[in-house]
Amino acid sequence: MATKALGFSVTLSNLSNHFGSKSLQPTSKVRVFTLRCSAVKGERPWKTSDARLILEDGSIWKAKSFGATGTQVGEVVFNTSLTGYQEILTDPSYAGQFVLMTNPHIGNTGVNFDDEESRQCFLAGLVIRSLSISTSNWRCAETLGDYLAKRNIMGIYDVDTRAITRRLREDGSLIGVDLISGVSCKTPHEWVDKTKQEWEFNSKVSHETFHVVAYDFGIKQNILRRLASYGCKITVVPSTWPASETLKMKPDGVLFSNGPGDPSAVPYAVETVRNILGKVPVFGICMGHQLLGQALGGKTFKMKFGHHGGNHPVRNLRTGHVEISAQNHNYAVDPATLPEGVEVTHINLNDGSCAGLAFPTQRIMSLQYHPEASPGPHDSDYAFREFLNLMKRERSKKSEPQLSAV
Ligand SMILES: NC(=O)CC[C@H](N)C(=O)O
Repeated sequence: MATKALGFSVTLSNLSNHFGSKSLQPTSKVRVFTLRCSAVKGERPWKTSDARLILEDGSIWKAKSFGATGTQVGEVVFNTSLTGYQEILTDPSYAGQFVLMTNPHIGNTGVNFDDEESRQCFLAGLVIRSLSISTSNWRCAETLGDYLAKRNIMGIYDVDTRAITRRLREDGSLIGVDLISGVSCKTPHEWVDKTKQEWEFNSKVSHETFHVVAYDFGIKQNILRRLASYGCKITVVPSTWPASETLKMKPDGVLFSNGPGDPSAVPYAVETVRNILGKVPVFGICMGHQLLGQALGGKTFKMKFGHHGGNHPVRNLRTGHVEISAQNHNYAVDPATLPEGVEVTHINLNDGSCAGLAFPTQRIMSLQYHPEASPGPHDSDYAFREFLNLMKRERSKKSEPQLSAV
């Protein structure tokens, strides 16, 4: 389907490339953006990289184009990370969104083939202030522009990103469709850790191996790397994998991953989580945390402009310590709607929102943010150790001699 807006052709066909046959329908709530690069033959050179970003409020922002060319529609979110643009580009939780980087200078380290967080770029596009005119890094394999062009992802630069960020802070939007099924893997598989030893900062700390089933709602590779580094053997399963099949595998624990979109748009995933809760130790990260919240009977809501960046302060209410965390979410769990016994373990210090939950009697823990970082600080890495301890306690409970009735 196509519609006309402000003289540019706004097409949704590019989005359906990402999400199979499901195309996103523009509604009054959807923020519409188009990126257009005129790559028309014979046009004057200084015109060939012209692009425009058009916001739902009617404002038009001048830009230049890099990466792929064309027209695209989606929601803009701003990300305050200073580094890690490649990991951000390959984070499946950005499916359907334009990421606007508030850090002005992007592209200076190019891209390499070790820092990918998933098999492809699922985001709608990249919006930046200044594109580095040169790349300089010993790991650089390609420029950012070439990388995006090959993956058919549009980028625009020379955009007044500060002004747009201010505007986005006053408003918000999002699309209520299932974005998970388009990014999840299609079949269960064993995770094979290809991380080079030089990047490991906590090598194989456990002498025991724990089997974790990881639900792939759009899982970031670094979640798997961090679990593996704590001694886990991991089976990754698709978002639609039945809870009964997971339980048949007799895992030591189940991880519910991050993922794109609105948790309320994926009731089948909430149902799966509900059928696993209380049966084995579980750990939810971001979307996984939101699905856990709903499965426990709680409600999630859309935040005004979400949290996206590598510098969000979070307080661990159990220890009193403050962590600087990596975040990427637009939705949050409303803790007031959760049943008795569920404990809020972490809060975001920027706005007091719920950043972590635990339900000790049910062996449940979850974080709204990203302990695996990538990009971001490693302050919250201890969460993986806590998950490991949950699984250890469960294993030792099982191996305790049962009192005989004799
Ligand atoms: N990173 C994530 O898992 C994001 C979760 C969810 N899609 C949100 O925007 O809140």
